[in-house]
Amino acid sequence: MSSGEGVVVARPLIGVSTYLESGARWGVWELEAALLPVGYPRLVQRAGGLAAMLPPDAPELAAEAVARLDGLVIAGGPDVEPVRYGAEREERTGPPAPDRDAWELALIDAALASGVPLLGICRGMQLLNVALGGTLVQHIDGHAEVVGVFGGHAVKPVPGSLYAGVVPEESFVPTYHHQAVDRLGEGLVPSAYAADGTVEAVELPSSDWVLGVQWHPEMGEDVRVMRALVEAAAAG
Ligand SMILES: NCCCC(=O)O
Repeated sequence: MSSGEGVVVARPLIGVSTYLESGARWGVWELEAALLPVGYPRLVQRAGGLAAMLPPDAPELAAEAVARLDGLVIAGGPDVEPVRYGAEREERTGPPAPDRDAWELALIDAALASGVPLLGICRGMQLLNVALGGTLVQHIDGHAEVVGVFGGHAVKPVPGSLYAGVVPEESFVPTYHHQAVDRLGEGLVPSAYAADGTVEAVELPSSDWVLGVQWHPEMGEDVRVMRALVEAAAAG
C-alpha cells in the first residue's frame, strides 16, 4: 500500500481463523479443504488489511502465530462445546468441534496476553466470552429464523463504548445465530444490544482493542468495524 508520497506502507496482517471440516472437498480431486467464507478475506482487504488464513493447528503454537500478526479475527462457525463453559450439551446445540475450539481459544488467549487487536465475529464473540469465563445461552428463538438463511435486525450501540465510537448510530446488521451471551466473561462489557435485550456486541475496556460482534459484518456492506480493527492493528 502506498502512503501517497512514494513511501510503501505495509498493510496490517490480519489473521482469520478457518475451518477444517471433515466433509469439505475441493475440485475434481476432491481434496480435503480448509474453508473460510470469502466474505472474511474480502472484508479485511476492503478495510485496508492483508488477510492470512489460520486453519486449526496445535494450540501450543498459537502464541507464535499471533506474534506474527498485527490483528486477529475469530470467524463465525459451529457452536462452542458446552463443556468449555461448564455446561451440559442441550438438545439444540450443534455437534462439537473440539480441535477448532482448542485452537481458537488458544489464539484468543495469545491475543489477549500480547495486546494484538482482536475481533470476534458471531461464534468468535461467543468464544471470546467463554475464554474469559463467561457462559452462553444454548438456544434462543427468533435470531436465525430459517436454517441456512441469514436474517437481519437492528442493533443499538451503548453510548461511550468503543463500538459506539466506530458505529455511533443504530444500524441494521446481517445475522445468523441461535445462541447468545449469558453470563459475561471477566472484564467484558456489552457494547450493543438487539431490541429484545440480547447482547449483540462486547468489548474489553482493560485492553487496547478487543471487540466481539454477534452479527456478520462480512455478509454486509458496512466496513467500519473491520476498518477499526485494521486501524488498531496499524497503530499497534
Ligand atoms: N453458536 C455458534 C454461533 C452461531 C449461533 O449461535 O448459531
